[in-house]
Amino acid sequence: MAFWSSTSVLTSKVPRKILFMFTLSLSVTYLFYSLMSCYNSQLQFPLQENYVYQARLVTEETTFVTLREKLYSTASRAYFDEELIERTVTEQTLVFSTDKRDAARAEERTAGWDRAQAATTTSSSSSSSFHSAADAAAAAVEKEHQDFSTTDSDLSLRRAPNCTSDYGEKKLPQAIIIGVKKGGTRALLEALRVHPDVRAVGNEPHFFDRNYERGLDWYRDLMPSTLEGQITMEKTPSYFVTNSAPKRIHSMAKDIKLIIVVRNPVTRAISDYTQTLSKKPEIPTFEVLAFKNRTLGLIDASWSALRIGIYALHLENWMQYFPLSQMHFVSGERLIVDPAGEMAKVQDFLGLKRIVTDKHFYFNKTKGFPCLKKPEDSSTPRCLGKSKGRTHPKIDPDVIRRLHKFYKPFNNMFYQMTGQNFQWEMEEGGESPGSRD
Ligand SMILES: Nc1ncnc2c1ncn2[C@@H]1O[C@H](COP(=O)(O)OS(=O)(=O)O)[C@@H](OP(=O)(O)O)[C@H]1O
Repeated sequence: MAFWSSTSVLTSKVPRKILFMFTLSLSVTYLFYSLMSCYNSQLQFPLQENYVYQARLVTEETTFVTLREKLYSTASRAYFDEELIERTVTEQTLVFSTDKRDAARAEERTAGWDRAQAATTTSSSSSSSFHSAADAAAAAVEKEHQDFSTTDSDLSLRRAPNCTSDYGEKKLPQAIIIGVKKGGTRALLEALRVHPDVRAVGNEPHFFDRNYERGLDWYRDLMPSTLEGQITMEKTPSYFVTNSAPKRIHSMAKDIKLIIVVRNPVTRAISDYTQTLSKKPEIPTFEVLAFKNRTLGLIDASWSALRIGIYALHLENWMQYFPLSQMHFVSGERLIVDPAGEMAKVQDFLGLKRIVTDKHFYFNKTKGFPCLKKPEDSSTPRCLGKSKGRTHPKIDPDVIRRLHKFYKPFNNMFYQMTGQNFQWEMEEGGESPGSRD
């Protein structure tokens, strides 16, 4: 009996002890995590303020490049690396003067440039609904061509991981590079990504043309996280020629800023064809595809490579939803000869401080294009990939002349609409300014 009573005392005491130990360990764990989270939040908020302060006010003489910024740029790289080249990020604590700090932060972000691969796009194959007087001309030669365009890395199939969810918030874009295909959109986006106040998705989301039914939450989730004061961006050049895109984008954000990189439509068409040819060498020659009837001189404007270049018609569609003040046109030609000059205008349009300047570019003779300067600690070149700046096939000069003639009225219309003269007219001798063809 005594044995049983002592046993029951023991058993009632042991669970209590265990209970006590358990409670104690829980309390200690809780206390530990509370302290940690308190430490983290104290760490985060001052850094966030510091970031905004650094990026916008920039009055302090000397400051540390913050841990948050380093984390941020690491995350940004990791996001981009999902589709591109793996790269090791060396973390360093640096002390800079104010001016150097911005430049260094910007340089740190140049990592994306050399990793920007063939972001090939598919032009929208949706049949164009040509408005106005040009309707008749284009419709007269309307014919459904086989679309030889290749696809961009498709986000509907492959999603990049969210590497920055803890820092900032995913937002719908406030600015989009909507076109034009082969205009120089990748070069522009990568140069913009150098800016500390720009965060952009590396792939082309194709939300407003191919993935619209997936919904805005899907779209938002593709975006990198941003902090207050940072702009979320994406580029999908096929939007410019997608009839439904203006309405859809307008219904998402009426005040969105739209950037369009335009290039001589003849050169653009040849560039487009060159891209297709690289994937499908068996396609007919450019000269064959360009005409409905070459003897009669009837241009085939339904061929997507040519149709995309009728900028005035596509712009008319956008102008039904957006005022010109919300659009900015970048000259694809000037982006090559004076990238810093074009970047200054783009940064002004986006309301950004002019941080990306001529200090960030150099002309790479081998590539034949401007490239982003590399930071001192890296030996990686910072030029766009092989699919950007390809050698174009030689096109019959007579065909080029006829195409210039075909585009002339549309170009003039486009100059009038935008209030900008892009000087795509052919000069004596068959050369067009800024054109490589
Ligand atoms: N810095 C730099 N480096 C390389 N290439 C440059 C650069 N700036 C502009 N370009 C021109 O960009 C053209 C490709 O345009 P996109 O990037 O808009 O093409 S795509 O629509 O995303 O496929 C590409 O066209 P191609 O020359 O026909 O390859 C280039 O002429």
